[in-house]
Amino acid sequence: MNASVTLNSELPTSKVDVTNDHAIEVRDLWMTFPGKRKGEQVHVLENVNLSVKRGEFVCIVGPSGCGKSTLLNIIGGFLKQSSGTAVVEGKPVTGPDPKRIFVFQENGVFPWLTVEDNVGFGLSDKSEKERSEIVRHYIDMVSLTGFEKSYPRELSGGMRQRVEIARALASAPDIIYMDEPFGALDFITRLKMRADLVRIWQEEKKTILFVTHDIEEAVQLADTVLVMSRRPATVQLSLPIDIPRPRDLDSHGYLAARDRIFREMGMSLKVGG
Ligand SMILES: Nc1ncnc2c1ncn2[C@@H]1O[C@H](COP(=O)(O)OP(=O)(O)OP(=O)(O)O)[C@@H](O)[C@H]1O
Repeated sequence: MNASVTLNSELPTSKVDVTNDHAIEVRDLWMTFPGKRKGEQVHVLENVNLSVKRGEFVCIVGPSGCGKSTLLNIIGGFLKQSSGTAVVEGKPVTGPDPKRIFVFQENGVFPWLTVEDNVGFGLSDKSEKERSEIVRHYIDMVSLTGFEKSYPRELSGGMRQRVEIARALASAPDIIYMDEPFGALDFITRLKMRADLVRIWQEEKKTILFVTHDIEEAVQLADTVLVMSRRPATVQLSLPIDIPRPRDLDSHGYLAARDRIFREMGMSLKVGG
């Protein structure tokens, strides 16, 4: 995709603080929700610490209900923590920021807009020419060229997630937060989407913080996998995945990293083990 590299240099880039290479820093973060009964409290996060470098792809895994989405929502500014700090691009998080985009599992695309209007949705400040160049670029990047005039109902689930990823990228975010973005897709589509996301990330070098319950997905995608403990959850392991991409899922390094995380989570790959 040489053409996209050239065009990319003309696309808007977000201003970032280059004095610190950390995009995200979380320190001593605690989160408690009120429980169902009067006076009851649900302790979800306990003393969470993590750092994400600018341009890094970090996956968060952990047991169901441990607080992965809660952590992402605090970092994304949708929830206020009980104590501790979340600092993004050098500033404490006080609320959602349009420079940081969420991609969820559920369909986030607008059903009443075509693919090109969905992708260009956040670009009303651009000239018509700029907007159509950016839209074309990202539609091409997610392999949806030819579907510009289609409506979401005419697309498969995987294609709709591609539209959402293109829309996220088109708005030139500093950071993309992804919460189980492929969770609703079938196995084969998931594999294809993972491979495509790795390619797109290598082209764009955005900071990505990606929540998944799928350990294999995390090891395939991430520079670093953060393993959370059961609730009240903390980061119990930060595992760098130093394997070149695209990753061979039969390689020793891949299998060793995957098994290390399974063991950390107290799981065995052996049936009946
Ligand atoms: N607004 C809320 N009020 C009360 N409790 C909440 C709230 N949001 C989340 N919780 C509780 O916090 C815990 C963590 O939820 P969260 O969705 O963050 O976990 P998760 O690790 O993302 O789960 P999963 O892997 O199943 O998606 C759960 O017990 C949930 O019921």
